[in-house]
Amino acid sequence: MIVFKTVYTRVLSQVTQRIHRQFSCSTRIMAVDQGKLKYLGQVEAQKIDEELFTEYAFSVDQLMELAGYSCAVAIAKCYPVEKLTQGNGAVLVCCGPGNNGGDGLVCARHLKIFGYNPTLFYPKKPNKPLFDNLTKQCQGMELPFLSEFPTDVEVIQRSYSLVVDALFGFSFQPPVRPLFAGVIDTLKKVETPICSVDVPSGWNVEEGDPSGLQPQLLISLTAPKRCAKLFKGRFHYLGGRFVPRALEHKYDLQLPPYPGTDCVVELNTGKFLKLQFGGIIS
Ligand SMILES: NC(=O)C1=CN([C@@H]2O[C@H](COP(=O)(O)OP(=O)(O)OC[C@H]3O[C@@H](n4cnc5c(N)ncnc54)[C@H](O)[C@@H]3O)[C@@H](O)[C@H]2O)[C@H](O)CC1
Ligand SMILES: [K+]
Repeated sequence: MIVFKTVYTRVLSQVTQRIHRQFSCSTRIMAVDQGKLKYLGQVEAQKIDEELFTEYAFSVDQLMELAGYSCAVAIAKCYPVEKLTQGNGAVLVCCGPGNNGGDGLVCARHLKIFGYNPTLFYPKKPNKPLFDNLTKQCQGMELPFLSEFPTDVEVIQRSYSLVVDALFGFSFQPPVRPLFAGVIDTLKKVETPICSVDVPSGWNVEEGDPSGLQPQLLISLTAPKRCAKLFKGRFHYLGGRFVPRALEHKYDLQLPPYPGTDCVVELNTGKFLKLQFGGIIS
């Protein structure tokens, strides 16, 4: 029995490595088991964020660029532009009033560079140079901004292949206030796949929201938040590959290894591939 198990494991391992070599871009094979990962509470996520700025001297612009870039890369892996049918790769990017919204602006800019056709909805820009600049960069790259959110679900479904949800991240405190409540209610009804940045907007960061938005792709940044345990979509990616080792150890984040030079890693939702070699396939 032991011999059989060893041979079986070895053969399976060789097959996996072979598939991996042949399809080095295959994200499914690169998925890692989420079992050991730490899921952050709201305060802990904010503390880590704060420490990156104070102890490690990063600027918000730097981390936002990396965060937004990783979101665009994860989107491109899951929804290659040539496969999108609506509006020539049209993507509606909805940005909120905080840094999650900033990630959305960066993501939109990179999606444009990757050949997508993003349109922004950004109704509440903070009066700070960072957000002024991000907005100007998008305008300079001819990304249109909607003055009003389309309330007609059909219009969204017909016009866009994807929706990026960058409304609220780890600082959100439910319930959603009026300006954004209508937007989230509409997004709950659309069938267009939704890609949520860091946290599905409107969800309690720790407890989620079973009747809330149900994204198809979630890109957790730095480390997944506790609500990500309740994510039921197709793709879960981790991005924001900027955490120093010491900080990772201090908070016992147990981050998975990122493949090669990639800025994102797919986390195994357990629904598609259940191969376990000490938890990690890389
Ligand atoms: N270390 C990292 O992982 C980094 C992550 N980044 C991204 O930043 C967000 C967190 O940003 P923060 O500005 O702290 O908060 P939010 O964007 O989540 O939202 C704050 C914003 O929302 C308003 N607000 C809060 N609750 C409500 C409500 N119920 N109704 C309406 N409005 C609400 C609040 O007033 C603020 O204006 C993180 O998730 C990542 O996406 C960084 O980009 C880089 C580092
Ligand atoms: K979000």
